Amino acid sequence: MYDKITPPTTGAKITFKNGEPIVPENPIIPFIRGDGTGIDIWPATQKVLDAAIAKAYKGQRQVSWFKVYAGDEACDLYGTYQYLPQDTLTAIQEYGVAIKGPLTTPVGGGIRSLNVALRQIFDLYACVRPCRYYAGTPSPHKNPEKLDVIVYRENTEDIYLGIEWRQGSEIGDRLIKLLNEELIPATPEHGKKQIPLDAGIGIKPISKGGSQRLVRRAMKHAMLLPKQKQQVTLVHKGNIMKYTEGAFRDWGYELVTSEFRQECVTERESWILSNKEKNPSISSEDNARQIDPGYDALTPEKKAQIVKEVETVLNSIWPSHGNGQWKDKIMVNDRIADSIFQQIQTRPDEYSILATMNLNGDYLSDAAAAIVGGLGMGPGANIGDACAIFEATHGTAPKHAGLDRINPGSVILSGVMMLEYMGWQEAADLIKKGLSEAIANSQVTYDLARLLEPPVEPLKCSEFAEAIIQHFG
Ligand SMILES: NC(=O)C1=CN([C@@H]2O[C@H](COP(=O)(O)OP(=O)(O)OC[C@H]3O[C@@H](n4cnc5c(N)ncnc54)[C@H](OP(=O)(O)O)[C@@H]3O)[C@@H](O)[C@H]2O)C=CC1
Ligand SMILES: O=C(O)CCC(=O)C(=O)O
Ligand SMILES: [Mg+2]
Repeated sequence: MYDKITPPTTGAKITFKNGEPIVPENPIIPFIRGDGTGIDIWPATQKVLDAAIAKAYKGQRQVSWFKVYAGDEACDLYGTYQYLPQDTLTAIQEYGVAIKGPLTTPVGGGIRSLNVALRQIFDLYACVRPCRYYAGTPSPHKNPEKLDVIVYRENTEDIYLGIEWRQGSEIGDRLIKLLNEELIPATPEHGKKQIPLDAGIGIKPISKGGSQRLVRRAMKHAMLLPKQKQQVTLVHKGNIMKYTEGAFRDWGYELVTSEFRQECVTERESWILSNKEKNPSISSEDNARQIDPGYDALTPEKKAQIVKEVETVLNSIWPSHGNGQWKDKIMVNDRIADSIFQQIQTRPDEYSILATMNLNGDYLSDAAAAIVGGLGMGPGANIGDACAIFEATHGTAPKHAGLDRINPGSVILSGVMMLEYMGWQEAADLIKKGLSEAIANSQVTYDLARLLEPPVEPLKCSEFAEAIIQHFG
């Protein structure tokens, strides 16, 4: 079955039922060490995970780690250009849950991202990246503790599908000619637009199915959060990219108001309902005027549309959502992508789950991690219905590779997410406690040490792992 690797002789497979993992007491879990700083981070992470599991379950539970290869390490073992060997794919398919360090992707030419390939091969459609603050972490922000968001990023499509043509390539030129001469002129709304003949071309597919399954998962997650955090924000640049990003928003609202009708209220619905609650005799037109600030300048058709929206909301959900009942529902709103970047800084406590397309979520998760202390504190998970791969938000940080100085916090916290996903909450809690106390005691790696005032002597990557374990108590 395998060419160059051998699974552990003890342990059992994690299986899946209805999208949920069924975890034996001794699961076999494949891991990819990763390129660059993976060499430092993975051993530190494995040590912390094993120590927490041993302390929490006293031998009743343990992980049998299965080393599999990707990136540079895979080429060393399997040969030139063997970046993602079949052995690795077979192992992840077989064992269902895996964890990985970062993998290098060259800019411009060269191989396409192995990280993205793994998400696509295993249909890991939700990239879940929580950004929360651990007390004592230095931050460029005055109130980093106010940010507690989870970026829920669509993980399989958008421009990450990687369908693009190089400038000057034969097919790229043919595509531009076809667009310029046939398809654009046949689309009246595009007028006389033309694509420059010296352009590279990329395709950005956003599907209804892909968008809705992501939003569905985000909604199910929101239902598990404390009441005050039950909110899902659809992030998009739909004012500019109407049929991709705008459609993501529309499909999101369509999904939540059909599949989660009793559990949710949209922001606009909440305005309509509360206008009626404040003034029971308000006319539909005045209600429409209050929810749309530019109402009086709109065309008669647009005004009629908003009045109809008001009446539809009141006729359909007033009994289940009116008289303040909507305040107990999951709030679903949407924000334009550029605006959410400033909102998470200026009004961080107004947000909870941020449901995004692939590219926006990539940007936003780094930005949110920066607020709570940087990329060393940004964990993540790639989740599908029959597989999950846990990995940090950051990359290989090559300039720090092999120096035993990088912050392993994000991969350790990705391990915490994995333990929680497996239902091993006691071990997860021990690690969160250990990490919180290490940071609170200013026992931190270089990235956080340099931001502390006064600065402290940094711990090595391996020492930080030890400090976490010591603080298990
Ligand atoms: N999922 C994955 O495997 C990902 C892979 N990549 C790939 O990684 C490679 C390098 O990408 P790059 O753009 O440099 O981004 P990186 O995220 O690797 O690093 C950028 C900078 O972020 C800081 N940083 C990153 N990780 C940590 C950490 N664990 N602890 C503390 N600080 C950290 C460092 O800043 P400073 O030096 O200022 O301290 C580092 O130089 C690329 O090939 C890219 O494609 C990128 C993202 C995700
Ligand atoms: O795959 C890569 O190299 C980068 C991916 C990335 O930045 C991310 O998933 O956050
Ligand atoms: Mg990224």
